Amino acid sequence: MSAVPATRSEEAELGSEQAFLDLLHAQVDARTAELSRQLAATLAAGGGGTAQARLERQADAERLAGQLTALRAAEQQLCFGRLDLDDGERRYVGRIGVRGPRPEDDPLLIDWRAPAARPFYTATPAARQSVARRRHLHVRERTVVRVDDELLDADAAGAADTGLTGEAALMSALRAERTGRMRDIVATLQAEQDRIIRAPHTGVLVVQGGPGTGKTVVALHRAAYLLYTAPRLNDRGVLVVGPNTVFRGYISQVLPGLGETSVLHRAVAELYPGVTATGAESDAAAEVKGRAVMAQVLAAAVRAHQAEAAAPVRVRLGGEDLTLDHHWLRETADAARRTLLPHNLARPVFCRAVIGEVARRLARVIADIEDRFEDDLSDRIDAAQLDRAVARDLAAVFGADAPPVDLALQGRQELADAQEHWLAVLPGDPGMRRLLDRLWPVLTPQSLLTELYADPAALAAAAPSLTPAERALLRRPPGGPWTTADVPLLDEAAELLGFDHGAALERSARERAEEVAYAQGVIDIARGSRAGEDEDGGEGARLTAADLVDAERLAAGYREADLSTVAERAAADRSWTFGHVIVDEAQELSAMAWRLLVRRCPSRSFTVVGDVAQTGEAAGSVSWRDALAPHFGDRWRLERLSVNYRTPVEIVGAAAGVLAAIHPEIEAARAVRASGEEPWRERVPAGELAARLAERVRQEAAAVGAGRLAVLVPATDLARLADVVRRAVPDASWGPEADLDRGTVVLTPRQAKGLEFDAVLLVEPGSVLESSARGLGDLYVALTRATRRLGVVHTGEIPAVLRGLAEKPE
Ligand SMILES: Nc1ncnc2c1ncn2[C@@H]1O[C@H](COP(=O)(O)OP(=O)(O)OP(=O)(O)O)[C@@H](O)[C@H]1O
Repeated sequence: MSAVPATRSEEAELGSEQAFLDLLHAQVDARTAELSRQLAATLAAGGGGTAQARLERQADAERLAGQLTALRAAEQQLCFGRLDLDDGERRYVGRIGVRGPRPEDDPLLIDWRAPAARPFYTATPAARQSVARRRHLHVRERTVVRVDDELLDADAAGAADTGLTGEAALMSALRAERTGRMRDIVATLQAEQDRIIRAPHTGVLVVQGGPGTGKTVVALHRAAYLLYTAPRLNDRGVLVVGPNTVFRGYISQVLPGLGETSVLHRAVAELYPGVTATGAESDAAAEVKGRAVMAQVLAAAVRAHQAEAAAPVRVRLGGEDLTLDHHWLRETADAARRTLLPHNLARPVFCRAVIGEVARRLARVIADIEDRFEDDLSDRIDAAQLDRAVARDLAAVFGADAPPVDLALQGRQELADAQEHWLAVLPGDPGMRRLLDRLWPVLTPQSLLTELYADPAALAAAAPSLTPAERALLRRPPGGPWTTADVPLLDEAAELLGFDHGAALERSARERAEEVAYAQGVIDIARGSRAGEDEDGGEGARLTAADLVDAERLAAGYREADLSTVAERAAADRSWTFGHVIVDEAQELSAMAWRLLVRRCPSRSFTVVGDVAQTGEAAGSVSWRDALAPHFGDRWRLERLSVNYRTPVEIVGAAAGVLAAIHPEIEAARAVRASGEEPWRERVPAGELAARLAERVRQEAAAVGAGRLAVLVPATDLARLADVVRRAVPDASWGPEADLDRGTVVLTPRQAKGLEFDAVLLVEPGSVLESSARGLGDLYVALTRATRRLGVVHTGEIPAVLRGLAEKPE
């Protein structure tokens, strides 16, 4: 491939591309105005008409709001590429498809996901796919500022092939300063990435790749591609799971930027609606909680609440002392379990059986009393004489049809009536309720886990396969915050227990609050749409949702036309099942977390991305086969990414020793560029660490300018070192909710997982290494976060794996 001098003057090229871009924006603006008018009219129609009409309006409003969102998202970099084909055809590629002014016109702009756009990413001099020229348009706001051309001609075929598509545009994207937020890469996707993005959505696709190979960004573009090509996925949505909330914030703008709203981003800690896990715990405890055996432990813990009486149960009901046989209770519990219903839903089955038994017993008691009474009477009255008297009376009334005198039958009827009476009364009887709550209590996932963690005897009974030391790791007094490793256990428990009323109530409260907020959002969309309309705008341009209806009226319309996105609906609903799930940093997931995710997508349509060399969590895995086999068998496909776009060769070299120590057989991804800046290490006396670190932080912060600096420190020293950094750079942010918009952040290597910065200062690598069994993985993550500069500050001996790092020059 060769960079070409423009055939016409560059100015003329820019001029003609500008004219085309203006035409595109005019089309998009007109469409936006039209859609907002339609949306306003639909919502203004309110909730009247038949149920069918309301449903149709709801579907219309949802569709229009979605289209408006996509149009607004395409505002930046609407068009970024052009293909000139051998036959003279010219194809423009952009973020969305744009039609010509008349229906019969060819499309003006092709959506990057359409098959016709594919050669833009995959044509090479060796396999041109009829492409003569590929052009990248660099656009700022609505202005074309530069074009980069590649000719895929015979000369180019002979030149050294870098294997990169649109190299100039790619390098300029990679050199750009980091902003603290991941950006989309539609303009510079590479062929190996494109292949993964366009892979069919069914089944499990695993993408293994070293740091910076674009796994995350590719997975997100794949979500956008799947939603475009399989629109029915929009109904169920796509779940994107990442390792922590900082990471979620880091990637959260990519898909909305691509116009996709049917995507829910969640950290593992947030996957159980209604709970945000903020608690910390040891790696060892998290590892035990993540083991697959915990599913059996929880099942046993639930079972322990199902009439597991070891002795007969005595109870006073209906004024009587009753004894319920424990064998009978167990059999009754077995029968309730045989329904295969979860605990809370099987409870009524059990309760009905117990109430029935108690009612029978109480009725029997009455019958017994009556029997005794009759026996008593019979001592004093002649029964035969009584029968004859009754028969005479009956014959006087019924004549020949008189029923026989049958006192036994009369007794059975009384028994049935008494039983009926008790069946009606007992369910409301406080004593009965107490008994049932004792024998088969209603449980919430939270109550089950809290009790299990707090009660050593219950834990020992439920988890006989764990050692006493492992069980001790799970011990916790009630009341503390939930941890990330608790989340899959809460979810498993919810599955065993059945419908979770708490979450449902919370959901409806949240939804009510969101209605007004959403309606306001619709108005904002409509208002925003006016920004691009022509100055002299006609009737259509002036008529928007905001003009027609106010927020409250829209809220009423919204209540009718549920416009919440699929993602919002899915977020509050544990039982929601997604059309596709993307798991990032998947090597960190425990077996229990995998179980949770499979429940969220029973069709097992997954994209799993990660790097088994970066595993930090003790519960994580170092082999895809081991991690996936229990959930997917061997029904998964592996793809690899081999080019490192983030870290320059210098930093790849610095991390090579660590990678070799983790996985000698894994080859480091090939870096596409050099930064010209050598990574360094500096040993400082322990007493001078604070002063020297502050000095280095100031220097690096100055070196990155408007870019981003991360100071990565051992978890054990986070607070103290964050303090040191904040003395040097007062607005530096730190902690689990660190604000990536700030120029400097202080994080642990685990918190930095998946993120990237212009420069990284790693402090005390020895402690990072020692503080966990997976310390090498943490160290590797820390070393591979920087796009330009890396420095290591340490007080003790440098770990052997880092000896190759050069000493900082004076
Ligand atoms: N084709 C591309 N064009 C432009 N930038 C790219 C391209 N591919 C990857 N990048 C950039 O490279 C960086 C690394 O990508 P990403 O974070 O997805 O890598 P990763 O493989 O997930 O890394 P890690 O395993 O370290 O989390 C990002 O800034 C991303 O935008």
